[in-house]
Amino acid sequence: MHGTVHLQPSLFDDTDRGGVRLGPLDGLRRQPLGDGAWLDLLPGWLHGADELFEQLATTVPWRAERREMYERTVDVPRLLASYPAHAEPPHPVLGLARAALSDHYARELGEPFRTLGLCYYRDGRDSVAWHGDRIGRGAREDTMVAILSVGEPRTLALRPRSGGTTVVRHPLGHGDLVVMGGSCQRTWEHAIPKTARPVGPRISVQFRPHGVS
Ligand SMILES: O=C(O)CCC(=O)C(=O)O
Ligand SMILES: [Fe+2]
Repeated sequence: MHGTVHLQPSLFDDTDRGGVRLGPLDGLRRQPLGDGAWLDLLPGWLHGADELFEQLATTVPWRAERREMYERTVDVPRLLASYPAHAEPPHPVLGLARAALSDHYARELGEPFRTLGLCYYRDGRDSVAWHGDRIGRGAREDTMVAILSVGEPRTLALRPRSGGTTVVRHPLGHGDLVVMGGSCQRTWEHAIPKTARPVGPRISVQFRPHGVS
């Protein structure tokens, strides 16, 4: 009898979220990149990633942006959405993910993850060019940016800002988690390169502390 009572909440939780749920974070593995930068990787952290992809694709108010570049206005090659710290995330599991990441990295990061940024790569022509998340504190301080990926895998590429030919590549999709940490935003650059391969759509969710963008 007791057992049945105790099981109820988690059963309800699973039905409520339609089987979209997070696994434990203890499988995270760290890859040192050099220059004080590192990556933490956990393939398949989120279960039910296809369902979350569908829900985000259809319910998030996606923005198509245009930017000035070399005296021309060009389309930003991906769709965007952002949720400041006080905004309700677009799916409850993303609030749980932010809480779990904040808890896991509390000592090392010293502050919680707060904002959510979402990118929607519709096909292989969508991309993000080489950059660091250096508009805010990431340009001066060690910090972390955690990224949860759903939909079809796309390659996250990283290279040192100091130059050379090193490129680190990780295909990310279907519920994979990557955390860029240490000096990664100021000593390394990252990109989602365009690809001529036929690829399905991918959505990434970035979790950042206050003042990092
Ligand atoms: O989609 C990704 O995984 C990376 C996105 C990114 O680097 C950014 O939005 O700053
Ligand atoms: Fe970035």
